[in-house]
Amino acid sequence: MPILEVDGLKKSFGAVVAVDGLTMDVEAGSITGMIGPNGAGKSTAFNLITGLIRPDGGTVRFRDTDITGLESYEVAQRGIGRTFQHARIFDKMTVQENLEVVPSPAADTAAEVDRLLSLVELDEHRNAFGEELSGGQQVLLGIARTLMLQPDLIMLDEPFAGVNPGLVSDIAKLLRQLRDEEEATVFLIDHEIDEIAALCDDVIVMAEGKLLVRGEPADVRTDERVVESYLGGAM
Ligand SMILES: Nc1ncnc2c1ncn2[C@@H]1O[C@H](COP(=O)(O)OP(=O)(O)OP(=O)(O)O)[C@@H](O)[C@H]1O
Repeated sequence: MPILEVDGLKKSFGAVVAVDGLTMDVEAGSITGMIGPNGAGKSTAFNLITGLIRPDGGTVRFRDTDITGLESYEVAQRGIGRTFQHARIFDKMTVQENLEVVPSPAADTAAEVDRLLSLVELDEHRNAFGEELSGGQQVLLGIARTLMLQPDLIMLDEPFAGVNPGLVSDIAKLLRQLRDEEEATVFLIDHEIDEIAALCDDVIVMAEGKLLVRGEPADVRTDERVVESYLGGAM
């Protein structure tokens, strides 16, 4: 059953058509990856789904409810959390404070902070300032901040970008835990087809603002149209 359904989504910036009739869905309980060449419209699609920008056309449905054009805080309240390409954390606050300032619906906020610090394995760093963390640890903190909102769908924009290989596997492990133990659905943008193939149940390939190919990683990797995009060196 899809948790997220996008139909005919469109967005132009002046003469640039960034998203050009995107139709796709994300299966509940999956880890779904979105890949595509630079400028394919991936981040714009994320921004449209999460209410950062308004579409020119098309619809977004979340858990069978139309959420097209809602403000981003309303989208978050409905249960969609997201992270950004550059982790949005407070440099001058401690790791713990970074979580405490998120308006969480959890009944016991302090307990939820402890639980999430342990989940992302940052409990030892709880008193460190945001700016003292490595890039990968900042990504984990950004994910934990999003999890404070208790989303059913978590959308991550390039969570592995600039992260060292050790932490890449920690982040991948965390995303699997969210799917397997917290019944969350994970939808992420990535550039690395190998990374995405190892992690995802479903892969959506975007090109020129549209869905090019969608399927299981093994099928997508060998799809001629995808191979062509890669040989083009664009991804
Ligand atoms: N705010 C904006 N103003 C003008 N043009 C924009 C804006 N945002 C995106 N674009 C353009 O829309 C197109 C799609 O960009 P987008 O960032 O969504 O692609 P992407 O697939 O996420 O690329 P990347 O992998 O490089 O992040 C690009 O041509 C980009 O320059």
